[in-house]
Amino acid sequence: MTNAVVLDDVRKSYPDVTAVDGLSLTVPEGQTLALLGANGAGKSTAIGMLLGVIAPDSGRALLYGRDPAQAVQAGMVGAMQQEGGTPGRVTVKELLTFIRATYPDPMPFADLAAIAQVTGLERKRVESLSGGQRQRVRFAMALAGDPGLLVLDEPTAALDVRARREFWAAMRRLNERGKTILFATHYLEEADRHADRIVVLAEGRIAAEGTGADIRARAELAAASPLEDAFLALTSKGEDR
Ligand SMILES: Nc1ncnc2c1ncn2[C@@H]1O[C@H](COP(=O)(O)OP(=O)(O)OP(=O)(O)O)[C@@H](O)[C@H]1O
Repeated sequence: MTNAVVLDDVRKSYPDVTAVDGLSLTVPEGQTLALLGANGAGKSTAIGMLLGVIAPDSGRALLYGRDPAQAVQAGMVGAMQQEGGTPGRVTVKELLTFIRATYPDPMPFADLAAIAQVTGLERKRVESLSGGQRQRVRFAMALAGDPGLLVLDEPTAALDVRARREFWAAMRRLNERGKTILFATHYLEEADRHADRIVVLAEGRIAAEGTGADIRARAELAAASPLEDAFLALTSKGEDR
């Protein structure tokens, strides 16, 4: 089976901090992987490296066996980064039509609008949308090329309860169509319910990985305990551990 993502001992330091400290991670095609970690744990930096946006100091990232920038350019990867902007004055329809046209085999517009929940917003200018609506447009931008791999940094952060539920239903359908999904979240129950595998980062390294049950066991907690308890135990610093 092909691996959609390989991170091989990647490291990235900034003057004040080592953001990612020797991270190795392989995501096989078709898997849904959740990346958890406290603020500053290195999730966005790891995602930036796997998308080819941040150059690692050492180690390497491969997407489908290729250089990440090449895989992104070929439309194999759709990404939604945390601070991704959206152009303001165009309508949703104009924006998504333009983005679809840049890919060799884009997702049909109606499918895209339905999956990303932007149906009914097509004629609105992007600048007039609410934060959650804009987030759905950003999700549609990530999906436009019908990529095999979706990389989503906190995809549900601004979504209301209904939009969040519909987002996960859409992700399930995409996963059933064989897509590989890697998402970072602070909502632990989302990871527990929707990911095949969870990776917990702490200080740029993997603190635990596996299913929700594996993570609880690693923290020596009962199977019925909240994942949040395991998360806090595994990511607490120094004397707490
Ligand atoms: N461009 C940068 N310059 C300097 N330091 C940075 C830069 N980007 C990230 N860092 C630092 O690297 C560490 C990891 O940051 P990163 O954004 O990867 O964490 P995160 O897990 O995504 O956090 P959050 O949950 O808050 O989004 C933090 O200490 C952060 O301050």
